[in-house]
Amino acid sequence: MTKSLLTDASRRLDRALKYVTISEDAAERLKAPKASLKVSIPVRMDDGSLKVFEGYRVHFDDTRGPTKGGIRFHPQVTLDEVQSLAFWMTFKCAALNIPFGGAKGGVTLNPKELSKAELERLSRGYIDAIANFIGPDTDIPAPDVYTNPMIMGWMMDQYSIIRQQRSPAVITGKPVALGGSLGRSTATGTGAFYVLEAMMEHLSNKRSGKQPSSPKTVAVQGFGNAGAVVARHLFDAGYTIVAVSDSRGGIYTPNGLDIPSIQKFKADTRSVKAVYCDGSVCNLVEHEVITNDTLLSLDVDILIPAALENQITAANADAIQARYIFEVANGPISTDADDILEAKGITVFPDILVNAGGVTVSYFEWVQNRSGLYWTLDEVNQRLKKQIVAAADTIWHIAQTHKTSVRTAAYIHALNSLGAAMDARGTRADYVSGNRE
Ligand SMILES: NC(=O)C1=CN([C@@H]2O[C@H](COP(=O)(O)OP(=O)(O)OC[C@H]3O[C@@H](n4cnc5c(N)ncnc54)[C@H](OP(=O)(O)O)[C@@H]3O)[C@@H](O)[C@H]2O)C=CC1
Ligand SMILES: O=C(O)CCC(=O)C(=O)O
Repeated sequence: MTKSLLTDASRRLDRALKYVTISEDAAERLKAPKASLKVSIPVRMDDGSLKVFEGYRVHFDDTRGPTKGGIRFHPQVTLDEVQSLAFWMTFKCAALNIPFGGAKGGVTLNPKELSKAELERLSRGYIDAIANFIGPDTDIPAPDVYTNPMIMGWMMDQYSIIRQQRSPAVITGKPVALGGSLGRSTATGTGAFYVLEAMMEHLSNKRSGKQPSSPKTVAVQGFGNAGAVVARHLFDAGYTIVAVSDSRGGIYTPNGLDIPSIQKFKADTRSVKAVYCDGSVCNLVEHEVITNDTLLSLDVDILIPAALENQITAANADAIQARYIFEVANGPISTDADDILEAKGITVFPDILVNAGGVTVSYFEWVQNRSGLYWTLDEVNQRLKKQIVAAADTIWHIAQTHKTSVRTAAYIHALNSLGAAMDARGTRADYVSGNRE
């Protein structure tokens, strides 16, 4: 039987609980989602037929504020996956000191098989189904895998129609023309780059003169909103990106790929695998076509999984050769694999810190929508850098003080904040529904 993703995710919590003094009641409440909604979404297809899609929205915990988290459109979406993603959002917002709880949503489908009109009907139908479960003060969705600003725009519009009131703050990651924040579309990759640079500085301060110089070679799995942007930042900063991939496989060259050309090629052809490339249009250097499995096990300094969960498990962890892994995807490494990687001396920088740039700028978007004052791109990026580097520094110091993995340190940091909020509100353990005096 395959292990539940949420059960595995909770093991990270158990490890961190040993280092914090939060009440048993508070810890118990963090083991299961507060509410899970499952909906059916009927959609009229272009050929006149009706298809019913399954969707979910999960609120994991709202102690620290309204719940927050993206919406995923993907064929592998399940309730267990959405609950795990909502669990991670709870700890991510706490680790970044963002005044939100954790949520996530998803619809089980392959959006690449729908026309634009079908996708719009599906997106509006999903909002019809979850409208009473979301709101600017209760639960605020955003984009995730295979959703984008256009879809967020349709969703915001549908919610505003239902409420008969313009409601930009109900959803973030909107097009800028509809109140979206400058910098949100690149925030996840940009935030990951800020964390990586901060951690490289900590590592180099720790290194003695005899140890190898700064890491330079990088492999990136997933070339979407998150992966392509972090690859581009690293390329611009002088790192050698030896491999990238998408759902159809990857490309590799020890000399380093030209990331701007690949971004262009990917936009034109939807693939990073350039089978044909006219030199005047696209300057790809000679490369080898590789599988995603091969990419993960390349001998590189830095590996960046930026696609889906469970890419590195007990089945392939032994084959991983990277020195450092930065989790831009949510949940790309299982807990068993964590232990194998640690024993091999590989340092993992966890998702709830590394990919938190997205939700940080989503928070900024919500603040801008509510205040009606809009910030420049520079202001957004400066605030993002300040907030995410502060979290990275704190987490690094916790890891050094307690001699834990960076992941456990991130959970300790988040738990301190969650525990304080829960204790301040009261755990409500003695209140049982229907049992009022
Ligand atoms: N968007 C955001 O703001 C945030 C995203 N994240 C996380 O980052 C990860 C990526 O999300 P995002 O970039 O937004 O999503 P996108 O939809 O923009 O891109 C996903 C990328 O992953 C690739 N991919 C899909 N399946 C596989 C696979 N089996 N093997 C290799 N590559 C695959 C896709 O390939 P193809 O292009 O061929 O379809 C695409 O390049 C997710 O884990 C997400 O939860 C985390 C925080 C915020
Ligand atoms: O931007 C947001 O609100 C959420 C982003 C997200 O889904 C994530 O961080 O995994």
